[in-house]
Amino acid sequence: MILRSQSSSVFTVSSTVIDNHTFKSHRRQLQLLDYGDGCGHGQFHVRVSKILLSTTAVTVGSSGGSLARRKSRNRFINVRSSASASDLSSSTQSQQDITTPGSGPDKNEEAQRPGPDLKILLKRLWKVAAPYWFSDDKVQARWQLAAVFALTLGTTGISVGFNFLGRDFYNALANKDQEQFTKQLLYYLGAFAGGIPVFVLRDYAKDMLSLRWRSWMTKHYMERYLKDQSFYKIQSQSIIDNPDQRIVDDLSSFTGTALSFSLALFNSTVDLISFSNILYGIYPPLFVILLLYSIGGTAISVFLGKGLVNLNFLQEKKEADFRYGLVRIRENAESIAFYGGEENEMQLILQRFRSAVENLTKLLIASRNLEFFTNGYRYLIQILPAAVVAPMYFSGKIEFGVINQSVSAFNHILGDFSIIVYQFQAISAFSAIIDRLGEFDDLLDGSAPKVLSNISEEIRLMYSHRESSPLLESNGSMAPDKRQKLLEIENMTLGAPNGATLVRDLTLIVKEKEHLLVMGPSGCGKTSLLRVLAGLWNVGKGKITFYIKDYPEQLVSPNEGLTEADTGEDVSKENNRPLNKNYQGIFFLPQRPYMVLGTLRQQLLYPTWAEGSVTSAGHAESNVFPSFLTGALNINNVGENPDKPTTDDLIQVLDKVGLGYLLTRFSSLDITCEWSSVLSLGEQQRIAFARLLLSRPKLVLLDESTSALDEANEARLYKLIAGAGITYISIGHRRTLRNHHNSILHISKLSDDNQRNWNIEPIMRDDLYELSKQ
Ligand SMILES: Nc1ncnc2c1ncn2[C@@H]1O[C@H](COP(=O)(O)OP(=O)(O)OP(=O)(O)O)[C@@H](O)[C@H]1O
Repeated sequence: MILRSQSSSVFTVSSTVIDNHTFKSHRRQLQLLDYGDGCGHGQFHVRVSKILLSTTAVTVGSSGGSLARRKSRNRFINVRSSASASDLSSSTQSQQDITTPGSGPDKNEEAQRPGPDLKILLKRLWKVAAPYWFSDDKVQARWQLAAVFALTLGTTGISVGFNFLGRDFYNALANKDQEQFTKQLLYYLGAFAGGIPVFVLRDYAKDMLSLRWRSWMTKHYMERYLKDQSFYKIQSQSIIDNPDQRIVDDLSSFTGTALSFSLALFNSTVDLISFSNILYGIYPPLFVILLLYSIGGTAISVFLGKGLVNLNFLQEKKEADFRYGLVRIRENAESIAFYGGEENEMQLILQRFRSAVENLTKLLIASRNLEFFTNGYRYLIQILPAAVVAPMYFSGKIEFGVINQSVSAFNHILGDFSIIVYQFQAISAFSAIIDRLGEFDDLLDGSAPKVLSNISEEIRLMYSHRESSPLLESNGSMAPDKRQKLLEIENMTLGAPNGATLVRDLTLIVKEKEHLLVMGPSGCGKTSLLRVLAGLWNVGKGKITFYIKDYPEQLVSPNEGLTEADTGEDVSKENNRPLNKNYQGIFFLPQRPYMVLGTLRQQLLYPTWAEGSVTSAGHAESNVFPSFLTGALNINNVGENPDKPTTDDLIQVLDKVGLGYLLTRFSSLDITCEWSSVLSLGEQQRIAFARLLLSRPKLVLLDESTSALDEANEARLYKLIAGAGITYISIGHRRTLRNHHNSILHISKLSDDNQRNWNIEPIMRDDLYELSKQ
């Protein structure tokens, strides 16, 4: 809030300042105090940080200087908070070693970005802000908002009261009326005691509402970000920069600033009505001059500051890029240390930091230019009310206290009319946030111009019930050719996102226990084949059908199209992966082992079951979280599977994959470590097989999942999954893999002759069928 003193004696409290929030949103609750004598002697700003800077008043200076420093501090805080937020970023970025979105060459970025359009900005503001107020939490939200507005109204009433108190106080002083003076002094003290709690409660209620709003929005954005692999598409196609920063920082700033700004507007309106009466009553022409002055000032400041929105947008991006660079050093510490790449890293990170500093420099220059005007605007007129009203005092028409009252009312009205001039920098920063969130929102809704998939023809991915039980031979064994179909690929031509064809016209069927090995030179498209099977890519044409019967019926929504046999629906159009794939009996093990942030138990349960999620009793009991934050995100129904493995199951599976010693080493399943650092790559690959054995899918697709293991361990793991009745399709280069598979799909580099570039060859080994039967 701003505590504004007009004259050394009259103490009034005015509207919440918008950029105050920017400080708070970074968890450094700074308070902006704005003292001024209101008589043309200049105003002074004193900033006090309640938390970070609790022991010292940081900046005391004239308004012009302090405004510039405020901006600079604001930016500085952004940079510092970037580093502190790295934990959050790291969880979203995981360990993927892929290009940073938006981290490409950013020369002339300013020129490339179209300037903000007010209509689009307002549309985006509504689109981003409105959903919460119509959500399940709307009743609570609207009540809290009403309370905040009521308290704000109270603060304006108190301000008006102070204005009259000030008048009487000065009249008593001028009249040398000691009795009246003492009385007014006591009134003053009483008014302080009664008024201050209202201001404190208003700020508290506002901050609590802002937190609630932010919590809801964070969940809302997270759900859409993690749904339908949007996070993957955004990252792999570099569609927008730094989604993590938008969720963490921008949402926090948005909710706080939107509330502060609405309150400031409301407060200004009420303030304007209250003080206009006072000033108009004293001298009407003064009011008219003030009105014209404010309109002119607003128009000039909009003209001078129009470049600031763009610069603020870029500043957000550049600081997030810088932070992401540091997160990547932490995530890839060992690789960098092995390479001895410190010097290169230093250069790369410094380049990002320089880019942020360069932009900030431009931002500061633009702010400085604007502030030349803003400060001139602010001070030029300070002397006017006293100068205009003084002759009336000299002629005895008004009392001395009225001069003071008119100065106070004048400053209030000036502040109210000049909200755009005074807050232009904060408004431009807010506009940049609206722009960034709106862009993100459009993308998650699929209404962005850069849609996540813009290919006219795509590979159709379908899920179907399995056919009825296969026929048994007379001896009770299954005839190989009568086995259940699990996967069918029909005339599929697979392309990379850049349009290059990788595999042409592939047709194959994988039946139960017919383990398929996919081989081919590096870069021919083996992993891409898995990507398309997982629904991550759909570039190309053709059809893929998974025949899976054993998913829990209750988890299948009629619209989610899993029952193609019944409905003939193609799920790929609406939802590539309607449910967690594990429930469909399909499991993918990626090339890079992935360790989640958490305990050993969580590693093993991932991704089929959740452990220690927000649904856990500890959190649910607490009243601190709004009810919408308790409860799983309900994206993949993780954690709802009733067959959750017990501790004994987990210990057994660790033993099976040869990791029993981890329990001795870490003493418990519930120990938390940076698992990707403390486990070897081979151990991480064995953890992945443990997950597989616990989930027991029908079909698993393995991408070089034993590449870091010795042959004995590789054989042991394949034997285990075959023994568990899991059919597998593996990608790999090693010859020993042939021992564990029935046939090989060879993919070769594509030639120009339009011929298919694959062939399937059976693996002739007498003991192979015996192995899969075990
Ligand atoms: N996101 C992407 N955008 C464009 N092209 C890509 C993308 N990802 C991979 N590619 C390209 O697609 C081709 C096939 O990649 P893929 O990962 O399938 O190869 P691979 O056969 O699995 O190779 P390896 O054996 O080396 O793992 C490569 O030329 C690769 O550069």
